[in-house]
Amino acid sequence: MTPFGQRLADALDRRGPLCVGIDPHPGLLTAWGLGVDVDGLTRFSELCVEAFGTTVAVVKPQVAFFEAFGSAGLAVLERTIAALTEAGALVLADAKRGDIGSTMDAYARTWLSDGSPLRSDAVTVSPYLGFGSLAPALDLAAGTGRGVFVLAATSNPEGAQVQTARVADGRSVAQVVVDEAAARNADAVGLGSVGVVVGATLAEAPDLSGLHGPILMPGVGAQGGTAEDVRRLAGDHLRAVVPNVSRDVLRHGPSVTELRAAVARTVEGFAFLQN
Ligand SMILES: O=c1ccn([C@@H]2O[C@H](COP(=O)(O)O)[C@@H](O)[C@H]2O)c(=O)[nH]1
Repeated sequence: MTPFGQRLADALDRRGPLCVGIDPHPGLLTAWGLGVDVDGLTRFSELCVEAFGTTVAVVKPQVAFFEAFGSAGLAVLERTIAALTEAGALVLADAKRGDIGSTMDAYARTWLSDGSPLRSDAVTVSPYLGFGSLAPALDLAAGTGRGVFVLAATSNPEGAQVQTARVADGRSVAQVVVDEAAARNADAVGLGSVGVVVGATLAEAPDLSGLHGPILMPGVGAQGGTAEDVRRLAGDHLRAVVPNVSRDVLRHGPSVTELRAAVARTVEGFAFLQN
């Protein structure tokens, strides 16, 4: 398969620079006139597929909201991933997995192997058991043409306690994560397949100049981040940035027309990323 980084660059060019989240919060299910149950989850997901599948470059199901419904919720997630893929969107499973290497291997197979029912184009991972513990996911992604987004500097205020701490050579923990991801992209042609997560809510981003990979920026809209924040944090790396918006688009549902209009307005607001 063509490497994820190249497929992502192509999708952003064709569909615009946006990742839309599928985050079926109980409050959103209710606001959409749906039950907070598996039927509601199913309908919510179907409407999202219809609204985003053929229009948005990257769709990011938040795995937690599906897991909350147990095995039936995971079955909905499987169908949602397959339908988004069929519609032509890249699927980023926001699972934030991270564990010792031998367990990481199982997480990697779940999200990144060709035969898995939950296979996605990319998955989010947490490096806080040590970046090296992510090797099974990074290796499998490289082998199957898939991608990995590593949490570096997250959008929540609590993240700074860990991520701005300094290591012995003076770099922040977030910077170490970015630099380790960069090393994984060293041989990439064009955009690499190992991305990082940098919150749009931050005052300052780590140095992204050596990354050569995608930068997912969640935190736009409901968490207070703006398009101007994305521009400021992206610096010279506009073409590598993929802003994520979830609730600020989803609040326009359940109308597919309204959801698509919200996407179009949001993409318009990020037009500067394509220049
Ligand atoms: O640093 C991070 C990493 C991931 N997220 C996820 O992105 C979406 C944001 O949702 P909004 O409704 O647009 O706030 C959500 O799934 C988070 O788990 C993040 O916000 N920050």
